[in-house]
Amino acid sequence: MAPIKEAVYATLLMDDSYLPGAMVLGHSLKDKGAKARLVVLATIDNLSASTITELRTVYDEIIPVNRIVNKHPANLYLMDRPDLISTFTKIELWRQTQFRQIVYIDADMVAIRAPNELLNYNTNFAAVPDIGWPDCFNSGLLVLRPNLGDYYSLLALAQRGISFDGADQGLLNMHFQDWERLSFAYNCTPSGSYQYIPAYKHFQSSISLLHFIGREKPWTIGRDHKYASGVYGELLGRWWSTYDKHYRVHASYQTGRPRDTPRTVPNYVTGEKTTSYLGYSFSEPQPQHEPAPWIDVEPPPEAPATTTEEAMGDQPEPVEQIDKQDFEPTSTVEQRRFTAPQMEWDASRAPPPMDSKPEAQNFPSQVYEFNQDTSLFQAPKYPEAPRDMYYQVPSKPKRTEKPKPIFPWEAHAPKPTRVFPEERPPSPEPEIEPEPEPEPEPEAVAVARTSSDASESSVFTRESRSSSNSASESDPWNSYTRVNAWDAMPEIERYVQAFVQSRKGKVQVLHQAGAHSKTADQSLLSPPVDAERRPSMKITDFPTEWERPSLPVTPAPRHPSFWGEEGDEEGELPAAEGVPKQQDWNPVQKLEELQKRQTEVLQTGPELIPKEIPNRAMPDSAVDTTAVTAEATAKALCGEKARATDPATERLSDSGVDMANARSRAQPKPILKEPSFELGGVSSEKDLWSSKDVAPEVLSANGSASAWVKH
Ligand SMILES: O=c1ccn([C@@H]2O[C@H](COP(=O)(O)OP(=O)(O)O[C@H]3O[C@H](CO)[C@@H](O)[C@H](O)[C@H]3O)[C@@H](O)[C@H]2O)c(=O)[nH]1
Ligand SMILES: [Mn+2]
Repeated sequence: MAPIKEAVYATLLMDDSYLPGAMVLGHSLKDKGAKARLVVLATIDNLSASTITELRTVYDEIIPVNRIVNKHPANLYLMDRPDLISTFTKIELWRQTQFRQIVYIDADMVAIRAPNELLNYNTNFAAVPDIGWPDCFNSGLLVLRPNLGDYYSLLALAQRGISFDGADQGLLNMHFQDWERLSFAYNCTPSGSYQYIPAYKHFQSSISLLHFIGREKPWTIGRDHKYASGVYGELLGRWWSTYDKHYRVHASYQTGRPRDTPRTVPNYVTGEKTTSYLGYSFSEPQPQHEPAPWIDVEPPPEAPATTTEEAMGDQPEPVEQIDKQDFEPTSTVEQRRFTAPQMEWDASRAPPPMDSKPEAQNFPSQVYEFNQDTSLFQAPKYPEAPRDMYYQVPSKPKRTEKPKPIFPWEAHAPKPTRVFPEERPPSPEPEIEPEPEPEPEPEAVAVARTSSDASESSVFTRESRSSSNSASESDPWNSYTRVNAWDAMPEIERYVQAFVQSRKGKVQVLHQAGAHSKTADQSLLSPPVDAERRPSMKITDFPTEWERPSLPVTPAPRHPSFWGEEGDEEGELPAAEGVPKQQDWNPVQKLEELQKRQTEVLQTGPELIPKEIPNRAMPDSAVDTTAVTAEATAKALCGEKARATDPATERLSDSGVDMANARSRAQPKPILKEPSFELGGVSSEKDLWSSKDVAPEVLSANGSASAWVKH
């Protein structure tokens, strides 16, 4: 009993340019679970050794066949396929009688699923209708039973060139007129102009094999083609997904192939080229028809051998040699291997493969569980505070030593008599409020000032009042003596007077000592020319209201904004012409002189005619207009009385100022630049301005008047 012959899948390869198609087909069949061996009829005389080596990686058997060339190729040019001049070689299938059945598949086809049912399909010959003429079958997929009868019949037709298309399909259709029709799904032949898209949508899930008929093949048009969208582009993506799975960058690593396996397939794919680095193969985009300079894409010289095995053994491997010599450095340490993510399919061209795994399947997941501990939370023990973190507060050193004496009188200083009373004892009786003190009368002040005893009270402690008021004696505020211990020491007094004397003349104030002292005035700190004024060093012995300065006899500092000038804010005012220096000025003498002359003026009567102030511009030169303005003010305010002062003022200008001349140059300035030194008509003006008739703003507008009139 003869052994049962096997059924196989078979394809045809007649030159290297179809190698990518043959490899993608073989991989797709195996990837989809082909249940038969893969064989390839190869015209090895026309194939490179690398191609044959490549074929062996996926095909189980390489069957060398003789090329059968159509010697009457005229019809080939009818369909513009002179490249198919050798497709008569396909009739070699019927000579492979070692196989029970052959499922032949063109090298430009890709399996979506493996048509294993066709391996045992009981038929003499079966095929799929051709899309161009469906009464004919397409010779891309054939189910046949090899037999020498058909073989020689077909060979005879071939030798005579009998084919309506000049190729195998025309020949076979002429021989197998009673062919068994198979489903279009076994040999789906789309094209760029495919129009029956609804049918494709409906039947696409049943497609077993795609057939890229025509001159253009997936590997010749490359990845960047014009069919990016549409059904044809979608089906092209199926081919590319298989190709990428096995031949794109690092694909060799994932398929577990040896590192030194020559990868020649991308060399025949448009836009791809192969380089090798560190033993890995890379598929990189490459300009069309421009192979890498170091890779000889031309097939090597034909081997004389007639068998496949011999040919493979002797063929040189140019690509592999270049890889090893030029691109594989010697590594001293083990290199970390990088594995690029595997691309199952080209998402920009096709949907994911039907058997692809879900996305995010490999996403890491972490599951957290609730804490099952039922005990109460115990806070961790708080660390104790450090114990040695303190320091001794330094005690304030007590000063027991008496400071060394500085002044000579400290050696024999008397014991202090001041008493600092303790807390005030609570009084059962309500305190009698002291009467509000009346304004100090001149007499009282005079009495106070006449006291030369330092132990006596000052102007603020009125002995007459305190003695009559018994309630105030118990009041420590009233009984408190505002006297210093050194007040009675003549050495201190002399000491102070020594430097007070030196300041004499710099500070002078007018002193009007009340009604009985109109004729003589004195400085507060001047020597005691007046017996009523004692030189006191008591700090509590403040000057009385009468003693306070009321009229400065030295020029007041000029206020910058007053003049609106710049650059002259500091320094003394320029000395006025005709004004005597302060050192030469004796106010007492001048006042006495004024007193005398005023009496003369008043005696002359109001017969004098008032003179008008000429309204003329005054030159910038410092001219003392005080007298003039004072005169004008006096006229305006006092009428006849003031007019009477006019000649007297003129006569009083003993400083050399010609009053008439100054008046003629005078300008009616409302504000004077300096206080007046010419105190014409002091008594009369003082009396007048004290009256209620004078408006205060008028007075304040006149510097002379406001400067010395205080009350
Ligand atoms: O240079 C070549 C040319 C062809 N083939 C093989 O021959 C087959 C047929 O050529 P192909 O380019 O596939 O032809 P198609 O474009 O498919 O043209 C149609 O016309 C051809 C000639 O009649 C038939 O063989 C095809 O089955 C049919 O589909 C290929 O698949 C290969 O297996 C080669 O190996 N090398
Ligand atoms: Mn084909």
